[in-house]
Amino acid sequence: MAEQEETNPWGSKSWSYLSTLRQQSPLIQCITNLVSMDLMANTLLAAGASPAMIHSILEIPDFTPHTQSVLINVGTLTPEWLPAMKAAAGVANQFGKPWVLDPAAVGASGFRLKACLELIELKPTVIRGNGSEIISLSMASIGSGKGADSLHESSDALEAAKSLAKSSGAIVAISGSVDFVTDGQRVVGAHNGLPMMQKITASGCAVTALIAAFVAIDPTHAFEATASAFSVFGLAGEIGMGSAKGPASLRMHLIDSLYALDQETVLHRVKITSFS
Ligand SMILES: Nc1ncnc2c1ncn2[C@@H]1O[C@H](COP(=O)(O)OP(=O)(O)O)[C@@H](O)[C@H]1O
Ligand SMILES: Cc1ncsc1CCOP(=O)(O)O
Ligand SMILES: [Mg+2]
Repeated sequence: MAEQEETNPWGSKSWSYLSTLRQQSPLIQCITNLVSMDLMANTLLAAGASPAMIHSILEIPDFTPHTQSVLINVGTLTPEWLPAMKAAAGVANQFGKPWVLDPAAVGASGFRLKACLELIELKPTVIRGNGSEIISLSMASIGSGKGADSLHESSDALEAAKSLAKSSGAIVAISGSVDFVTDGQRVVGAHNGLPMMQKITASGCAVTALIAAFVAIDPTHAFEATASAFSVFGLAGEIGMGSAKGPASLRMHLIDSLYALDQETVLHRVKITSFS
């Protein structure tokens, strides 16, 4: 697959998403796993969004209509949570709000796979997983990952992602050394980030939430919003690593760097290329 370098229109696009996010501070409802809640909420706050970890089915009719987007992550799924996830996706659809699915550890069990396939029937705007998760979803089969971690490179999942995008109508995003985004036809890769980010639990969950926030800014351009969110998060990691000693301090410095990202840095250091 040939890679085409672009002179960086993505830098200004990414800055536009981030600066608008800071101005508008959209409300993002997160129905997410128990591991990720803290990092996810702090990532969204540092980026400028307003997170709310509200997941009771009793609250969805009142609350979800007031959100700008919804994030659904199945990382610690139980049968009790699934109806709330489906209800929130349904309300988001009813009110014309985007919603984003993170199929965390989808290959772990038939229960989780079936739940994710049912959620995909409810038309997520974006699906973001690691390589193994996207392969599991696309093949509708379990066993391809290692719990929440990937056994695949993101590039291994590219054809699976295209196929999933075509069958679901969602933008499909694969995280990894290169973060790929596809609508089934177009493919771009975001190159920012560093391997140490895999050593922070819920970093994948956090970037999916950032995608939900960027998509809230411009729901009609979910492809561009997704690629931009990947790059901005990766760039915050790169800058944070300059002050970090390991995963724990990287977690802290990544959040600080996301909060402090300025226009010049985003314009010059975002690296997104087209693959065709
Ligand atoms: N090898 C790598 N090089 C650079 N960045 C990476 C690498 N692996 C993962 N990342 C980044 O780490 C974050 C989490 O991705 P990943 O570990 O693939 O998700 P998950 O936690 O869902 O498995 C993403 O922002 C991704 O870009
Ligand atoms: C460790 C773990 N177990 C179930 S969900 C979860 C968090 C995984 O988060 P991420 O996939 O973003 O690292
Ligand atoms: Mg991870």
